[in-house]
Amino acid sequence: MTDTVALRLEAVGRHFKEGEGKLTILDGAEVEVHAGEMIALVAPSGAGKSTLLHIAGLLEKPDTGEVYVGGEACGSLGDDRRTQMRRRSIGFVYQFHHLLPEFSALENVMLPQMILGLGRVAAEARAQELLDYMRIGKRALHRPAELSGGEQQRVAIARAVANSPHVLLADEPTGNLDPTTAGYVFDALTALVRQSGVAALIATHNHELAARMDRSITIEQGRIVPHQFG
Ligand SMILES: Nc1ncnc2c1ncn2[C@@H]1O[C@H](COP(=O)(O)OP(=O)(O)OP(=O)(O)O)[C@@H](O)[C@H]1O
Repeated sequence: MTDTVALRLEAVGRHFKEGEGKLTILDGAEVEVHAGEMIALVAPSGAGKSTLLHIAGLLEKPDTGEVYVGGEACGSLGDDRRTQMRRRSIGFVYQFHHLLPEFSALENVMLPQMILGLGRVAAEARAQELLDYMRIGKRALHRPAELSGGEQQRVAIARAVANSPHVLLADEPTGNLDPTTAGYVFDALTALVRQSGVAALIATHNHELAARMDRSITIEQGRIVPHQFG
């Protein structure tokens, strides 16, 4: 971990309409994730984990507050610049892999790089390197349906970091896996975060995995507070 703050949410507020009134999900939420750091986001269902990750990932705008990615304030960015920033600087992993079924594992990891303009040969070399690192290099030419759940998720993680993002956001990345497989996938994810220096914010209900991260946070009355286990 370094002192570089890769992701910062400052005084973030998010409200939704609820009948005549409003439902406050985030209210002055503050988060800082440093390069190479892993933070667990642990909170009950409906507390606002996905909302927080969507805002951090520039998929949704907060009603108030600011999001900084790699030190850059994102609130006033136009749509094109925002999309570019998301593609270049943010990687996402979801509970379900969301790999493109008609492409091989290798192609799935190549695509985000080629969208940013990298040539096929360089994208393929990088994709193979990442799949090797995730210990799935030998399955590179298989399509997602030919891979196990743990393998699919390792490909999804490789894809998420293919463009060397500042920030990795994961929403229940092991939620669909049995405990042993979840442990293996989490080990691979941890190694990749440490090696790449990406800043990782990981929503999980798995307290065992959360306890292995650098720290755990939760959402209480719209604010971010340290999560106490037990
Ligand atoms: N677009 C929306 N419009 C209205 N309400 C919303 C919207 N998005 C989320 N909510 C509400 O905000 C609350 C937080 O939702 P969110 O999906 O962030 O929770 P979560 O902590 O990720 O839950 P889970 O663990 O079940 O996925 C929920 O009550 C949800 O119904």
